This record gives sequence, C-alpha cells and structure tokens, in this order.
Amino acid sequence: MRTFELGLVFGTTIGVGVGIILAMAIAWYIMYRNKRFDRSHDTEKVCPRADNHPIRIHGSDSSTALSDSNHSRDSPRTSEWSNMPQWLEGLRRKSVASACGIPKYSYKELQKATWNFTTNIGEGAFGPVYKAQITTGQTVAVKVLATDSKQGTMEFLTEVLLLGRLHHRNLVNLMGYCAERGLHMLVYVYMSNGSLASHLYNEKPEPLTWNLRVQIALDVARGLEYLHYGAVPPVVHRDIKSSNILLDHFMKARVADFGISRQEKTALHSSSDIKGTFGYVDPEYISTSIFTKKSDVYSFGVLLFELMSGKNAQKNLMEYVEFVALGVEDNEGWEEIADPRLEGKFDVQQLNFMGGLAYNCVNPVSRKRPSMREIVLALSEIRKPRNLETYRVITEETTFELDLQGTFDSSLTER
Ligand SMILES: Nc1ncnc2c1ncn2[C@@H]1O[C@H](COP(=O)(O)OP(=O)(O)OP(=O)(O)O)[C@@H](O)[C@H]1O
Repeated sequence: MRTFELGLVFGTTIGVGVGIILAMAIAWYIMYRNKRFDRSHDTEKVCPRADNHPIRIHGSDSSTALSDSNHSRDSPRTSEWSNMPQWLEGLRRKSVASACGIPKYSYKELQKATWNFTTNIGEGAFGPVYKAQITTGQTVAVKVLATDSKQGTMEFLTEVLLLGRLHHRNLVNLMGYCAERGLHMLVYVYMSNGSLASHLYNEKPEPLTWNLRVQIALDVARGLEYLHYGAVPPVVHRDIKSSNILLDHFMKARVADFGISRQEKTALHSSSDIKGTFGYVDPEYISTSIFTKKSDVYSFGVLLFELMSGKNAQKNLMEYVEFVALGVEDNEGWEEIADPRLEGKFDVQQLNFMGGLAYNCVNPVSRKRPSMREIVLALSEIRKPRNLETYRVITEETTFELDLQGTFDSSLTER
C-alpha cells in the first residue's frame, strides 16, 4: 500500500513537472513566432480587429450618441481580450492579419512617390496632402497626419482598419497607409477635379450646371446614407462641408475625411468640446453636446443650400436662407436663392423642391429632420424631371411630408 502511495506521489510530481516544461516550451515558441511576425514589416497589413478594440469613430468624444458606433467599446470580447497577456494578444493579432487586406506603404515608397514630399496639393486641419504616383502607375493622394498628433500607432491602425472596411462609390476610399518614423500617413484615391468648394467659389472658370449640382447632391446623400446605414458599425461623419466633397475625373462626387479622429481639429469654442466647421454645425449639438446622424443631416442641408445659392456657408449663408424662407409659400419662392452664376438656367420646380428638402434638413429640432435614406429617395425623384408628381406621391405614401414651411413627419425619422 505504502509503495503504491509513493508511486502515486512520484508519478504526479513527474506529470506536473513535464506539464510545466511543456507549457513553458509552448509559451516560448509562441513568443518567438510573434516576434518574427512583428519584424516582418514588408508584408504586414493592419491587424487590430475593430470588434476587439474600442473604435473611436471620431476621436475620443464620449458624447457621441451613435450608440452603434460605440458598440465595440462595450462588447464582452473587448474586456476578454484586454486582460490577455501581451504575447497572446500578439498571437491574436497575427491570426487576423490576413483578413485585413489594407496595403501598407513604406515611408521610402511614399517619399519617392511624392518627390520627397514636394507635390503639395493642399493643407487641411490634419496636415498636408500630396499628390503621388505609386509603383503601379496609379495617381493617389497622400495625407500626412500632423506630427504633433496625440494619437498612438495602435489607435491609428485601428482607425485604418475601420476606414479600410468602408467602400462605396461615393466615398473617397482608403487605398493604404504608412506608419513609420513616427509618422502616420493615409493613401487615398486621387480626385482630379478637386473639391466642391473650389468649384462653387470661383476658383474654377466654368460654373457648375444645375443638373450637375443635383447629381452632386444625390452622390453625397448616397455616400452619407452608406455611412449611416450600410457601414458596420455605422459612422457619423461630423464634418460635412463643401471642401470635404471631392470630385473625380467624371465629376462624380465623393465624401472625404470620414472616420478619422477629430481631436486635432479646431474646436468651435475653445472652452467646449464642440467639433466641426463653423456654419455647418447642428445647433442642437451645440446646445446638448450630443452628436447624432441627424447632425450630419443638418450639415447636409447647409450643403444643399450652398449648392443652390453658390454662397459660402461660413459667410452667413443660413441668415440669408432664413431671410429668403420668409417669402416662400406653397412650394414657391426658393428661386430667390439661386446662384447668379447659373444665369437662370435651372428647373424652378426642382430648385423649389430642393429648397424645401434642405429647409427640413436644417430644422432646429433634430427628430423632425429626414433621415439620409429619406433624403436619397427624395433627391432621386427630384432628379427625374417628369417624376415630380411621382415624387409627391412617394413622399405622401411614406408618411413624411415635404411641406416647405413645415417639417417632416417624424414617424419615419430617427436620431
Ligand atoms: N483624395 C484627394 N484627391 C485630391 N485632392 C485631395 C484629396 N484629399 C484631399 N485633397 C485636397 O487637399 C486639400 C486638403 O484636404 P484636407 O481634407 O486635408 O483638408 P480640408 O478638407 O480642406 O480641410 P479640413 O481638414 O479643415 O477639413 C484640399 O484642398 C483637398 O481638395
């Protein structure tokens, strides 16, 4: 019996010992592989998983009311993974690396492609933008994020992952990134016809035709509709304005500047955390500090008035709109606002419908504004000259009412 007990103790000790040695060997092997993975820069792609890392759709602003976009922050997996030892976290990253598929460019590649960063095409709040020709022969735009950025590389990569997931013909899609030498760069599709602002404000000789303006409005609406309803998690843009609408070779409009942290951007009031661009910011957001999809709708309404009037939103456009609205009655009167550069060449009915739609978008009460889905539907019908009657029927049947002086029935709308 005693011999049996001794054997049992001996056997257990050996078993535990072998188990510990085995576990240590496995841990060492995983760490070794992980290190090798981290070293292999050349083929590395962005790898943090959005559903495991808190995604700051637009900075660390916790007031964002778009609960869906904060979904990952509270997901059970976040806390599960955040307690993981570093070596296992590294292994997890490796396991999802191949799924990311966002090309990584080296600093040298982009340095060469931009002729040593001499091909500057503009400067935004994030930093300079360069035109570049990459090795495939494709022309791209390289946005260098400001070097004083407080954003860490991991946060940057998380955002790149989010941006890389967003693909739509009306978005300026991300083509790659670079995170090297303390610099963060984003590589975008090049938009050869510049910004909508540059076309509206006399920088280009030819004024935009009315039909093109309607098409641009619809393009932008579709891009925003995708961000609000097609993206997972949904994305609120937070800075819709004419300089963030870019035009491609075929004058197709695409929404730019979505999904990047806004903490570096100019706050409207130094004492508050309100972000956005003067002239476009939802007044309800200013008073509540809560940003919703409807805040994007407000900015889109301002953009529609900009398209109709050719007036700069940052130069008292909305005061002018309120003045013109006083003379609007029974769907008529918005023609007063028409851009003089159109020289009267526009469809009065279409312009009046667009005026009514825009006015609903800028309703001070956010829940009375239409959703981007409703806006796309309305603009698609406005665009078809013979379908204004159909448009009226659709708007009536879908319970919202395009009442120029009134508001949308909020039964279809949401925050
Ligand atoms: N993909 C692109 N293709 C062509 N030009 C671009 C592209 N992205 C940006 N630009 C140009 O670079 C300039 C700066 O753009 P950026 O988006 O950084 O700033 P912004 O939108 O003008 O201002 P802010 O950062 O305050 O919103 C703009 O003139 C824009 O037209």
